[in-house]
Amino acid sequence: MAAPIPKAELHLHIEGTLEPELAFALAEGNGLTLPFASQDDLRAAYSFQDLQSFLDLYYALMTVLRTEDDFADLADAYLTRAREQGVRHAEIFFDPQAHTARGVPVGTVIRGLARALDAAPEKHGITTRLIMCFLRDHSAGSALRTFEEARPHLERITAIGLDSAEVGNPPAKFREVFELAREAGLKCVAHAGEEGPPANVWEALDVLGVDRVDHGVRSMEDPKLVARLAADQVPLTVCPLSNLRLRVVDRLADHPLPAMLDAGLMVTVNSDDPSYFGGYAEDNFTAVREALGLDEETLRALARNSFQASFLDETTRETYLKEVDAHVF
Ligand code: HPA
Ligand SMILES: [Zn+2]
Repeated sequence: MAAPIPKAELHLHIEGTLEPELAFALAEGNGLTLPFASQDDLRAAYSFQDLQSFLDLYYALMTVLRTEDDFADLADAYLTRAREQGVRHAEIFFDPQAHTARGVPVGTVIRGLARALDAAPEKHGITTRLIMCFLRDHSAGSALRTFEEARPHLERITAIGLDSAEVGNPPAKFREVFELAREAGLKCVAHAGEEGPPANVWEALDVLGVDRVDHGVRSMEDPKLVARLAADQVPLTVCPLSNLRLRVVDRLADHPLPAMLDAGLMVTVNSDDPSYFGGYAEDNFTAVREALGLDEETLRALARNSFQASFLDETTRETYLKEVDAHVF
């Protein structure tokens, strides 16, 4: 098999990389019992109706993450798989409130993740950034308190994000914490237009001032929004296998990715929660190539976009872009 094309992963929830094998090992190490008899039993629960049915399992399973070592092990396991899939740079989301709500301090989470990420250039040949996400189905006050708890660790954080249940929790609810983050010199991203309407994408752009939109696929329902996203070349971190598993699309062949590319949008392809959605970065590239008939130059353009849309410094970005251009399929 040819080597996978070099790429950046820009939409990846580290808690969504928790594979059943590691979940059971961490449960045992922490003296916890999972409500599943076996790894196969757990995998059988990976059949989702929508975003919420996935989130219920996602939050339940991540309770096995307790110690700094657990977070380091989780990130190291992801980086090992990512490298096999051609990932050269990963901008990694984590959900601090999902851990602090269980009594795990934010410092434990960040120190554990940072330990694995610091070793990644040498150990895995991958550069990384960390993106701290707020849970939009929690209050704006909770996001503000979490931001203040994380303040001593902000040198480890590149950006803030917004995730969890989109419908009923529009971006504007979080205006204040996004203002604080920008004042602190952080970049801003937000999930919008996954299950929620195009109005959420407008709000993410105009109220939160995001640098990228995560998902954004429902933007295609609003021609004015498409024109805006194209004119400003706002990056969209699209996650095809996630969209399939969470029933944002019925079949991969119906995915709007080709229409998004035709509209001149700055689209990237990512894996979201690969343990749950059936594929890591290259698996998503392969799935769209097969289902949508994308040719090699389109795949190369998607790989180029992933570095263009990243928060990398210019020198490193150029180095990676040369690797993409030199790739032989
Ligand atoms: O796909 C997602 N959407 C919203 N929140 C999430 N948290 C993890 N994955 C997701
Ligand atoms: Zn996501």
